[in-house]
Amino acid sequence: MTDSRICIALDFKSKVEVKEFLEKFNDEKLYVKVGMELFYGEGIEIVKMIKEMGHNIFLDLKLHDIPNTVKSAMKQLAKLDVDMINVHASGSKAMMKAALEGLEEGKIGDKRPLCIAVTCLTSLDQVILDDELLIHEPLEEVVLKWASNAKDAGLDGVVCSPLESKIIHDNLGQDFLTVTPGIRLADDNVNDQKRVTTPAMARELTSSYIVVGRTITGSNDPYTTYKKVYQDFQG
Ligand SMILES: O=c1ccn([C@@H]2O[C@H](COP(=O)(O)O)[C@@H](O)[C@H]2O)c(=O)[nH]1
Repeated sequence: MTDSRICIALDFKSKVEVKEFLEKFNDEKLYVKVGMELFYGEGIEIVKMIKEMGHNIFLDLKLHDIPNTVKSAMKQLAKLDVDMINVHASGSKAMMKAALEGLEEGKIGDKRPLCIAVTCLTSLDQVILDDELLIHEPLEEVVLKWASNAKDAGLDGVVCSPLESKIIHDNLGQDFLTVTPGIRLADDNVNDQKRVTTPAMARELTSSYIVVGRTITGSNDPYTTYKKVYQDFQG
C-alpha cells in the first residue's frame, strides 16, 4: 500500500522488463499503471506479480463498448482486485453505470476498485476535436461535461489533463478525482502528448494524481527522476 499520488505508467512489453525496472526502486511501494501493451502481452499474471510486490495498481484498459459488454468485462476484471480501473466517458452515462455495476458484482471483499472515466485523451487538442471528430465546443467544456456525466453515473473521478483539473474541482467538488497524464519535466520531449504540464504546475492546478510514463521509464536513472517528479509535485 502506498499513499503516493504519482502513478508510474509501466508501458513495457514484458514481465522481465517490468521486474528489471521495479528493482531500481529499492523496495519503495509505488502506484503503478498497467496499460494495454503490458496487460495484452502478459495477461493477469502481471497484475498478480505486481500486487504480490505490494504496489498499488491502476489498470488502464479504457473500456468502451455497449453497457452490457462493459458490465460483464468489469465483473471479470474486478476479480483482479486492483486499486483503480477505467472506461471512456464517451461511452455514455449508461455505460459508466454498467461498469460500476459490474465492479460491484465482481468485487473481492467489500471494496471495489476506484472507477474513473477518460474524458478527452491528452493527445488531443482543439484542432483535432474540430477537424477530425467534429466536436466544436471548447475542449475544456467538453472535458467538464464528460466529467459531470461521469459524476452523475457515480464514478469516482476522471482522466483529464492537469489543465482541466481546477475547473473540474471547482464545479464537481474537491473529492472528485482528477487523474492526469500529460506530465513532463521542463525541457522533456512531449512526444505524442498535446496537453502537457510540469508536475509543479499539475499541483498548482489541483491534480489529484499525476500519471508519468516516459519521463521516468525512459530516464537513465528512473529512481532519481521519480524523486525529482515527486519533489516537484509534492512541493
Ligand atoms: O488521456 C490519456 C489517457 C491515458 N494516458 C496514458 O498515460 C500514460 C502517459 O505516458 P507518457 O509516457 O508520460 O506520455 C500512457 O500510458 C498513456 O496510455 C495518456 O497519456 N493520456
